[in-house]
Amino acid sequence: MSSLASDADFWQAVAFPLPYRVFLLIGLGLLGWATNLHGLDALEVDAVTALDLRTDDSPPRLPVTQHPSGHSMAPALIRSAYQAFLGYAGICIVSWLLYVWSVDGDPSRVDAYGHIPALTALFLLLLLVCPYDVFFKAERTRFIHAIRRCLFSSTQTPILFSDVVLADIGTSFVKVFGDIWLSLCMILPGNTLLDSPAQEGLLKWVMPVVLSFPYAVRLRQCLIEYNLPSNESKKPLFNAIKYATAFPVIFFAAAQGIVHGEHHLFRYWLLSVFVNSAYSFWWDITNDWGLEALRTGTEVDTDQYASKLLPHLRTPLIIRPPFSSTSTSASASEFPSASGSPVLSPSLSPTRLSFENAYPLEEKDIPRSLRKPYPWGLRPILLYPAMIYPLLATFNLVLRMSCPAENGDLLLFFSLDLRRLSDAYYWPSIPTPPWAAALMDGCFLRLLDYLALLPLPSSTQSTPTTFTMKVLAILYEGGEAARQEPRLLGTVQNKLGLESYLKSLGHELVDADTFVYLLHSKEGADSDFQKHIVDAEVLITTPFHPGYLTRELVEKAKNLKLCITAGVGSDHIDLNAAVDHRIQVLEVSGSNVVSVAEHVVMSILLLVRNYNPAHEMIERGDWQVSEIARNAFDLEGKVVGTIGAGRIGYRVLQRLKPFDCKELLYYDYASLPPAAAEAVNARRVEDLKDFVSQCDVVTVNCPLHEGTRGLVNAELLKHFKKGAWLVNTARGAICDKDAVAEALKSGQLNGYSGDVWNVQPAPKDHVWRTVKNPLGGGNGMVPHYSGTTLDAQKRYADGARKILQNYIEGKEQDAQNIIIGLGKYETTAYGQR
Ligand SMILES: NC(=O)c1ccc[n+]([C@@H]2O[C@H](COP(=O)([O-])OP(=O)(O)OC[C@H]3O[C@@H](n4cnc5c(N)ncnc54)[C@H](O)[C@@H]3O)[C@@H](O)[C@H]2O)c1
Repeated sequence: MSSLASDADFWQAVAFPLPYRVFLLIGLGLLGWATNLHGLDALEVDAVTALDLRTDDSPPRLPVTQHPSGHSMAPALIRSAYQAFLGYAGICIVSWLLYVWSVDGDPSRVDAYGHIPALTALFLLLLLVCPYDVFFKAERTRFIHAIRRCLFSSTQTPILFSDVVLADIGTSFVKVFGDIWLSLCMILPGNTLLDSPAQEGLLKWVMPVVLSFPYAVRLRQCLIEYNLPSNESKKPLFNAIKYATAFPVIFFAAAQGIVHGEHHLFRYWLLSVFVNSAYSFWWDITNDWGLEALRTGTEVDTDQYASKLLPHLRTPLIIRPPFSSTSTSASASEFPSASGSPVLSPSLSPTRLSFENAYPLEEKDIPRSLRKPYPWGLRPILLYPAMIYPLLATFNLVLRMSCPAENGDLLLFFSLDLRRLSDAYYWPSIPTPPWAAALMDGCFLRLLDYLALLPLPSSTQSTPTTFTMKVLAILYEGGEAARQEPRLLGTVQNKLGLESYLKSLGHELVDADTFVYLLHSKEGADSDFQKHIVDAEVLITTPFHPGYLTRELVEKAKNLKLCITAGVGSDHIDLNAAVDHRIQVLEVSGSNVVSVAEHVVMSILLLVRNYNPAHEMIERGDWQVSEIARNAFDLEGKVVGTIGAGRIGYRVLQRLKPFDCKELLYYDYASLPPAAAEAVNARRVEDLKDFVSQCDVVTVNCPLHEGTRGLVNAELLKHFKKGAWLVNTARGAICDKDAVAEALKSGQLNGYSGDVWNVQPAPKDHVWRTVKNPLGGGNGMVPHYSGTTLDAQKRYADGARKILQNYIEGKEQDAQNIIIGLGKYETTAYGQR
């Protein structure tokens, strides 16, 4: 029955059959993961960020890197990794003890109790995919996400660093995949746990396919990297060839099982092993280890070294020298590394310099993960004596030549795995002897090498290689309309068109569990907005479905650096709180001003001409012209005035000019340039009461701030001409809700129209929805949409993306978009200060 070679093998198969050996290797992998995270943290390497290990929705056990408290998240993550290992080990050990106790050393009972490891495997698998919040849900979810990304990522999307590492770990565990397949076969009825089942017919090819799978995943990643339009390097192609050379080794080995006796296939296999091993060895030494940069001690030419190893690490934010507001150049001595040894900063790009000049930076303005001169705490130089490296190279050569891709010998597999574990996990946490440390240093360079391999979304100098910030976007649910009309960009469905941009950075806009959130639940303590604002770095909102960022929330948002208003009007942000907390606020100035100006002119006309009651009459089936005409007028000959003569106010005046109004007036603390005022023939009135008392029509076009909140109140309305019309498309809270309703009801106002409300969405019973003048007309209210026509949406979505992009790339922002710079107002539109 058994072809087992020795008694030792036989008793191993009885007491420790293959499924348990697989459990053991997976457990070692988990432990290696935990210890390596631990070691990286001890060395101040920010693995949490580098490997994208954040689980933003997770409980405090595993929060994001940039915790609001400013503390590193690594300890929590490391604890979770150890705990997950202990939990896993506990399950496996209990299962194994039960198995050993049941079998009691009797080979004839082995298969009778084969269901114990089988059920254990099933239980572990169900635990991995369990949707309930038990057993490290956040970590499990992220792991599954990462696997999904590894297997199904788009060919247009740059590969994440973490996915490269995960897939590479897959190639280290290739034998484990094979053993999983064998274990599956062994526990099937008719087979035995004591021996590998015979693989007949097509089944013979399953094993090589399984073994090839991890190589195929890495090969695909390399080809994606190579084919990205932004890639200019041949390196991903050469790396792809390395993985491709593994397939002949695996398949020739499998083919030998089919033929009998001496066969020339053996020679092909040997050749493929040599090619695979030699090529992998060459690759390790020249690329993964970066040994061409090897120098000793003081002879290290850091300039040359940096240009070789850090060519792609040029995210301006990442390589920003620490906390310098004035730096124009950098030398090796200026920026001490985490370890205190000198490192140099790559030369600074002009865009970055101008950004820093525009926004002098202080330490707290820079995300913690980016405050070090090199990303994630990594060092750019070899730290061990040069003589270590030839030894390492020899060691690598021996292992490479003795462990071709398909090698099935368990002992060699273990040594291979040790090498691969050290290779893939970079550092152990325990103090290591010098040779081991040197080995790790080689691996450490490999990490740098990985970083250099990361594809850039575009070929520009300042394109980032990492994007670790959390962006919170509050958009509204667009329903069926948004699904049918992709130009409805301000909706959750169409995501402000940000998706393709963020994908080009390797990130997805999703509702949960990654860097970027899209939300529509925005009110109340339980809202997603309140939950996620605590660690967001960027907040994107629109005025149409505003996320109200109060001072209280600003104080909770410890990581917030930038608020982007996709549109015009940032009053939903507590701007003074933003100043106090050095949060920048930018909007897409001018993006929808024409849209609003057109709406204002339309609203003036429909009120003055008594349009809405006329249309309602027609819908009702009535026809009584006198009912309408008694309150219908011409705009010609009327006095029209705007409160606020900025971009919108001025465009309203321009559009009104051909109507031959009696006079166009404006009230604004900033006077129009004489030529501009003359062009529209507008006269400035400096006193507000005086101004409204002269107007037949008043239109409000100023921002909402402490100087304009409730500006049009009962007192001011008394000074309006009796029967004047009021149009407000600026902000609902500029007009006192009840005072306006009363004025309309009483006839002091003949009409009120606009699209903005003091709370949005407006409650169903909001008085402005239904209030009428004494003649049953005069209401032109609509939902907030004047500035969100499809044309406007395109402009403000493009503008919002540009602001985000500038921020990520460290480029200068368009000055006209900046409402709040670092710690101060950059515009006078939000009140005189
Ligand atoms: N309904 C919509 O869809 C929509 C769309 C865009 C903008 N808006 C609103 O319109 C406002 C104006 O937009 P804009 O692009 O013309 O802005 P803008 O900055 O170009 O102009 C605002 C003008 O208001 C003036 N102003 C400020 N406070 C004032 C006060 N107390 N009294 C008189 N004038 C004052 C400023 O001096 C400035 O000239 C925005 O802040 C926003 O609230 C609404």
